[in-house]
Amino acid sequence: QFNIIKYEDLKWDISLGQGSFTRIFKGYKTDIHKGEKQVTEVLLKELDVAHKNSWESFFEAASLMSQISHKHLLLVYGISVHGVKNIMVQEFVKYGALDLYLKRGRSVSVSWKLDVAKQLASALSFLEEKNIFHGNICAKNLLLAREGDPLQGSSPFIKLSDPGISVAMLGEDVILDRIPWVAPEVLEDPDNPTLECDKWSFGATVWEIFNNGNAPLRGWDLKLKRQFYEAFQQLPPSQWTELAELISQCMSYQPAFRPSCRSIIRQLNSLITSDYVILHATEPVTQ
Ligand SMILES: N#Cc1ccc(Nc2nc(N)cc(-n3cnc(CCO)c3)n2)cc1
Repeated sequence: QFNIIKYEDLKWDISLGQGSFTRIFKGYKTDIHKGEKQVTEVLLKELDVAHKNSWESFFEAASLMSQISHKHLLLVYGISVHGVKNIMVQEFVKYGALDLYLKRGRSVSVSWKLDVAKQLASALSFLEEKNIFHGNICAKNLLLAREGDPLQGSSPFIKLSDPGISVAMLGEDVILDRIPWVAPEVLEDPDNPTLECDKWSFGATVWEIFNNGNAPLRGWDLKLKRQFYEAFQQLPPSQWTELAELISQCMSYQPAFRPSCRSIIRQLNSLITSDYVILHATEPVTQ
């Protein structure tokens, strides 16, 4: 279900940090195209050797992304296995993870943030149509392909990354640490996630985008995080009531109460046209 890339055709460049249980590098892959050598810039995602027995789940995530194609879904070129090394070869997305981009203090406008939220909602709607569960929607897994420039009025462009190893494979502590992105019902039954779980994560991700990439419940330990769900708590609401309303609808503890993707997109569209956007063209960056 995806192509195997020869290890010899890959070249590693600088390390770019790590995801969960993976290390990422900038790299290059060489193809022979019509007798011509063609070098493509790629992102090499290596599964930690300690988790090599999760390789099926790691590649399962890759194959999910390569079976369907959508403008806001990351392109996965294929996989490569070399000894104990399991490598996913992805398109290199120019500006990297959105959470880091926002934390770097780029002051972006409210309409920039809404545009990104809408693109994520359309990716989610596409996955819903295909009845595909993602399972790891968060700002860290949104990759920025185009910055967008307010002066030229060009808008940002994001791509949703692969979900990585499924939480069910990773055990309770990892699930707890993913509070508040992981839906509460996943804690009860991690083996049967539903599409509604992705809507909860969408709510938490929109909260991140409007909080300049700062993680919600940052620094909370696993005990406190578990209590957050046990007490049916909600994230601190935005002072923009309509936005806070959308986020809390998505983060309903009752999965059935979460809005459909169509409703999410409709609500985002009405937020985009509201006068709040004009009044708050560029929020002062509050770190
Ligand atoms: N400075 C810088 C810089 C860093 C990275 C990229 N590009 C890129 N392309 C991808 N396909 C995936 C990622 N990526 C980033 N963090 C994760 C882990 C969480 O998913 C994945 N980054 C571009 C610029």
